[in-house]
Amino acid sequence: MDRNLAMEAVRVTEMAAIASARLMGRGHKNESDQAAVDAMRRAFDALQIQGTVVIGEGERDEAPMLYIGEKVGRRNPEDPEVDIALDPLEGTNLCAYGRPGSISVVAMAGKGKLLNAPDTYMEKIAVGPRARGSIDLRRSATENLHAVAERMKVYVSDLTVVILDRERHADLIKEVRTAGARIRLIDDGDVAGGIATCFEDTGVDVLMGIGGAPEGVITAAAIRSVGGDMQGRLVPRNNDEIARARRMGITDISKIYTAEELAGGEVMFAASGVTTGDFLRGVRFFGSGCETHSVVMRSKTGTVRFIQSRHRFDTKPGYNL
Ligand SMILES: O=P(O)(O)OC[C@H]1O[C@](O)(COP(=O)(O)O)[C@@H](O)[C@@H]1O
Repeated sequence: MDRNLAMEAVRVTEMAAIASARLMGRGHKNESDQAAVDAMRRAFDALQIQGTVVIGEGERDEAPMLYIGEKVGRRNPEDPEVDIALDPLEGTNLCAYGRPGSISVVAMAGKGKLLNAPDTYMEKIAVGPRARGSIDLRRSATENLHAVAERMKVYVSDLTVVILDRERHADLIKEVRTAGARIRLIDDGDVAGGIATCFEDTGVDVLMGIGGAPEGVITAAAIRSVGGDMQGRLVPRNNDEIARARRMGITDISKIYTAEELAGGEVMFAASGVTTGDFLRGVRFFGSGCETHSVVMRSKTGTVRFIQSRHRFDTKPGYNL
């Protein structure tokens, strides 16, 4: 995958972040999400790729734009063919209520390298590069925390675990507390929670718990780009979801996926902050323009670039959404 592509892809997340951040705090999650989708879809037209959305806004009949299977990009014959996992606004409620941690994300990989994850839940465990190789979803949370602590050469009580604040996690939270680790409960946004494990200055070491499966693939793409580690296992809620997973080619529903199986080969990842979070600042508007903060990463080199961009509304009226 061309190295410049990563730098181009960030324009797509910047546009989506600006559009949704405009509507921050209005209390309408669908409105912010739609703004992000529209802006991202438009921005894709300028990207020199022949892209296919693999993880997107839903099935074709549910989502008019950025649906699974939609072809995006400039699509000239010389443009590379890539599969895309995207979420124009990850953490729609966070943006709608002005809470921290909503981001706009795009991941790209070679054809067939991203898992066609159905829209169901996934149990996840993710860690940064220092704990790589120490996690195993077949083990209990306690065993995993001890293995992670040992690999990182710290005490379990030094670890901070990010968990979505959900009723379904009551037992997990109890177990992590008993094991002695610290917990950061988040309202939404386990993609950002998972990525945070890869940046030491966030103070986050482990992501645990059940969140969206499509979000799991996006998280894996990010984590692979920086050399962290992740595992995921589908948790369908009912027979319909099992049937949907089978239709999407998944035969073993209880399989534990490695990060490589979720997002394989050479992977590229870009994200822009919508509201300020652990590793990205949110969009700031100043009348004549705005500033975005983004991260771009590629698995091939492991290079992580933080990009602070100033956008002018007078020269680029398209940004002034
Ligand atoms: O809210 P649920 O059903 O627990 O689902 C958890 C999923 O929802 C999110 O918190 C937010 O998803 P949206 O951006 O689609 O609202 C994800 O980060 C997470 O994977």
